[in-house]
Amino acid sequence: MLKVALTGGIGAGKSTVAKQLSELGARVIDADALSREVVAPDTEGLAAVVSRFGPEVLTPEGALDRAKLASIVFNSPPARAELEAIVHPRVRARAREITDSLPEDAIVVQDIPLLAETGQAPGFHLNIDVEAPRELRLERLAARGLDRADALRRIDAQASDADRREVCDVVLYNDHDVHELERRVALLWDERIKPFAENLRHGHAERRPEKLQFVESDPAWFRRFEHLAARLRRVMGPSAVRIDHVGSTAVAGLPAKDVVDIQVTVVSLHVVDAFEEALGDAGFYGTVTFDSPKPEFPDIAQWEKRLYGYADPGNIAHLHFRSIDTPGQRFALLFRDWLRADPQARADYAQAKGVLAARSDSVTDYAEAKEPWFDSEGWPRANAWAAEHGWHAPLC
Ligand SMILES: CC(C)(COP(=O)(O)OP(=O)(O)OC[C@H]1O[C@@H](n2cnc3c(N)ncnc32)[C@H](O)[C@@H]1O)[C@@H](O)C(=O)NCCC(=O)NCCS
Ligand SMILES: Nc1ncnc2c1ncn2[C@@H]1O[C@H](COP(=O)(O)OP(=O)(O)OP(=O)(O)O)[C@@H](O)[C@H]1O
Repeated sequence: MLKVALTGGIGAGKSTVAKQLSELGARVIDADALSREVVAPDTEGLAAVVSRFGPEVLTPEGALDRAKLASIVFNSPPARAELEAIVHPRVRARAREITDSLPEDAIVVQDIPLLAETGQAPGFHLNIDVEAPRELRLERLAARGLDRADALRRIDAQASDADRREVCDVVLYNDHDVHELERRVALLWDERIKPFAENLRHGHAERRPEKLQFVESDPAWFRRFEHLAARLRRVMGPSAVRIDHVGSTAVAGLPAKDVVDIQVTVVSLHVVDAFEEALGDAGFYGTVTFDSPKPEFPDIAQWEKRLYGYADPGNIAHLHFRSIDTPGQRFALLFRDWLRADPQARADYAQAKGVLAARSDSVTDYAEAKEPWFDSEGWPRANAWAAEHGWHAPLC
């Protein structure tokens, strides 16, 4: 089951996107609707609200006077926090009940206005942020009958666009007309959401971009790493002793294959096997270890590791599970830190990759392109750097 979260500031267009996704086949769960359901008349949620805020927040008919309660909570952060403490756990419980009742092959989209504020992003396979300029949002809210002062209070009570972007994998800009939004939603559905759901259904992880090519350094790689690390931490907890961004995408300014490399240090590879099912539920699958030779270490036996990928076609990642303090585990960190610290190493590496990208995209060519990394005795030059900087390199 693919679990997608949809968020965005008030008036950005979440409900409009959710409706389009529903028409494309997604099963939508609307947190706003659930937040009304759990405080409906005669619910224990409403009783809890009345117990905290008093009967003056009820209408004569005994329902919640939402406008009255809004005037209290959007003028007092502590009061809002107390209301959220009543409503949010009940909304999440209902969302879990509904999700659990859906077929395993469903694509579930949860419309969660406060995704960033409530730290729920790592619990979803894909997080989408719907964004629109503040003034456009205010115009839309005004057209919907919300007065500007109230809309501004709510906007100020929410996370910023930057906060939402930080936790989301995709940003859907909704700053054109509805037809353009529909086009963008359909593209996202066809290009990413559906293939992602297919991969999950078949237990498949994307191994590499179609064409092996080196692209300019991209800041999105660091955010992609953070998102995957947060999902891994949620699955493995302290069993993932450390989770590091390694490889070329971890070195700012370096061209790299559009594949985020993550090293997950474990006490033993048996730990990985114990988490195999939970990792699969989160979209991480063991993939065959590349059939290509390990060009970096022609004379050194392949160090044991488990290689996993992630099922999201828009976030291709290689997860290298290695046991703590083994040569492979230490070298991945040393190589990254050497490239980060040594401008000449970066220049050599970029030049070699440029040559490779120009010449071919076969992995075997990679071996020659990595020549500059070996000293006369055939040892990776990172060792000399490590010795010079007091790094205990694993290969000495
Ligand atoms: C205060 C209440 C009664 C006002 O009801 P009203 O019908 O006016 O607004 P509604 O619930 O439809 O929310 C409309 C929009 O307001 C914004 N909003 C609602 N609650 C909050 C909040 N706690 N913090 C920031 N923004 C909020 C969201 O963008 C939401 O989409 C209601 O918003 C509420 O119960 N809020 C607390 C529960 C909550 O956090 N809900 C958000 C989804 S779980
Ligand atoms: N691209 C668009 N062009 C014109 N109107 C739009 C567009 N997108 C959304 N709207 C309108 O703007 C208003 C707000 O959109 P919507 O309800 O989807 O936002 P929302 O993020 O769900 O808001 P809330 O946080 O209040 O639930 C709605 O009336 C919607 O029809």
